[in-house]
Amino acid sequence: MSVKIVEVAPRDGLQNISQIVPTNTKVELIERLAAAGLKTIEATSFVSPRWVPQLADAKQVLQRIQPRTRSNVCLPVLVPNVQGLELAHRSAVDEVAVFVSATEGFSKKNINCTVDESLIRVKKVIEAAKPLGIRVRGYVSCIFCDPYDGPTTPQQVRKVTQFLLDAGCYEVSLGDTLGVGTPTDVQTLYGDLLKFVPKERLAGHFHDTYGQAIANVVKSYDMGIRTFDSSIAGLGGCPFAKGAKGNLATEDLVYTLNKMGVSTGVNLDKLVTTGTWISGQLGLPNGSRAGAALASQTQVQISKTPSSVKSPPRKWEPVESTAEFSVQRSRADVKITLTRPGNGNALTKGMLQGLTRIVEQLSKDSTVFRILFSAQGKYYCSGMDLRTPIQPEEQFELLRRLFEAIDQCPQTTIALINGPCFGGGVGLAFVCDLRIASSTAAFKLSEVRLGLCPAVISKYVIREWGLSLARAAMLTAREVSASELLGVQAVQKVVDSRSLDAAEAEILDQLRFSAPRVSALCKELVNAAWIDPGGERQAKTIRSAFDRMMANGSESQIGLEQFRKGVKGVDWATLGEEPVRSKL
Ligand SMILES: CC(C)(COP(=O)([O-])OP(=O)([O-])OC[C@H]1O[C@@H](n2cnc3c(N)ncnc32)[C@H](O)[C@@H]1OP(=O)([O-])[O-])[C@@H](O)C(=O)NCCC(=O)NCCSC(=O)C[C@@](C)(O)CC(=O)[O-]
Repeated sequence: MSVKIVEVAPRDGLQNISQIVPTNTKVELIERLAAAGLKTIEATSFVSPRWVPQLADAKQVLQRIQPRTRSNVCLPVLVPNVQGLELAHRSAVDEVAVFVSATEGFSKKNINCTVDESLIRVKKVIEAAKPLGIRVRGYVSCIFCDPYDGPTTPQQVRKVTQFLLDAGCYEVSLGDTLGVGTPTDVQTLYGDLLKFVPKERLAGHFHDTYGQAIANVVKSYDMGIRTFDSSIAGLGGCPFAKGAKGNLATEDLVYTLNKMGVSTGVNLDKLVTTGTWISGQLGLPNGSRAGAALASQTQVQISKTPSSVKSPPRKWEPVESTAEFSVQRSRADVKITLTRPGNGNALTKGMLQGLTRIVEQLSKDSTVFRILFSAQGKYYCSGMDLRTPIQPEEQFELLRRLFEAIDQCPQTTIALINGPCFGGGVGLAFVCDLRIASSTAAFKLSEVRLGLCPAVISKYVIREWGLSLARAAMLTAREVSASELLGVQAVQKVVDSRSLDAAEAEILDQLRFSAPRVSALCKELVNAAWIDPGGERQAKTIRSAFDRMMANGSESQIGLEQFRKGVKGVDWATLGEEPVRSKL
């Protein structure tokens, strides 16, 4: 007794969430799913990026999948038309999926044509695929109900299913797009279809909106169906039932089939780890009941006394390096270092552009929890490069964009201030969330002496220093010491210059126990309190932060559960990795 599972998360799952997932995360997801034993993984789709921007990197995803995975696993892609098929062929794809709706309303809204027109379009794809040796799988949506037309009849489903099979699809997957069907509906539909279509050529694609997906699988299995589509962590969803559960979760499917004694070839432990990992990457609740329950039994790396536990020495891996700055990464932390010490690390146009690009990229990377800004040499940063002037309008825009990018990024940002800062360099230190300063650090808003004023950076300097100190420092251009700012908590720690590396390791050790997503919420709360104290925006931000922190599957569930077990700290960067037992 065995069942074939078609994993659809990398395509169906990721196209239905609003965020754009980094290509490497998509590739890692596919590799992890393959390592868990899934043999068919719908990898992506060649649809217009205007329709589905989430999957615009289809070619790159396929390119980056390991050759071994490509030869061992079937990686179909979805194509809407012959153009998509050609792109898929150029990426050496050997199976594609085409889709039609059983119903008119959904067909018109979803693909802007009637059912009959969609069948003609799909037939062209199937015919074009044949000489290329590409197998074609068909999807039929709205098998039980259409969001516009209401209930679907078995005859409507039979018509399109038979058409797809006659045209050359080797299998048709029947999709309950709204997730409204029950085992009784399955009985009626399959009861009709199986009179005309061999059971081996049908697959079930159930959504879990009303919690019926597993029941429908079991019913279909009893009626002879042996192929089911599912999505890790239940990723994806029904766009017509906001907030409802989406695809049937692969973990739930495998859990049920295991208990029925039906083999799937899938390792449930690895699947659960992958589900936890991808939910964490996307910042979404884990949509698998079985996955969430099994994950909570897994020991995460916990320390009984977190603050006293040092992580092993950090290894910073190079990511990017220019003549003016470098970027390194160590696990969930990224460090950007200014490398222009000969010029006091003065900010050039290239630096402003480069740093903005990197921070904007990192902002979208949910695997990065902290961003550090450090510098080489005697000075931290001597502000705008005064030797190579930039046109005022361009300078304003470049400065504004960099500072906004740093200010708005969800990660915790830390300035490691090795020495004196001037003008824009002061801004670079104080736009960050936290500051560790060497005792040689000092801060001079020198602009007024040059006939300038600290316009762009004033927003951040005033916020962190307070009005009176900022006004005095701007008007006099006097040097403000690190210890003075320590006094107003605008600097968190001042250390001997030789101890800056140790202080960096210490703060990163401390922050690894701060949950990353709620850290981002903390930043939103502080920002709202600053922008609109007591106002509507602050009230809305508080409400929204509260809801997000309490949402099902949020970090609070893990944190509170561990607390109740008597554990005092979760190392959030290790969640989703292979479990590591604490030595304490
Ligand atoms: C930094 C010290 C104290 C070092 O003083 P020092 O240790 O005596 O060394 P130095 O003065 O010989 O400087 C070493 C090298 O760094 C260069 N250098 C150093 N800083 C810069 C700079 N910003 N732009 C271009 N070059 C700079 C300097 O020109 C020299 O180059 P070299 O002569 O060896 O080829 C001194 O050079 C100095 O006072 N520099 C000016 C610092 C300053 O006033 N910065 C404010 C810039 S305005 C700004 O940032 C505007 C902004 C962003 O706030 C506007 C806004 O917010 O809207």
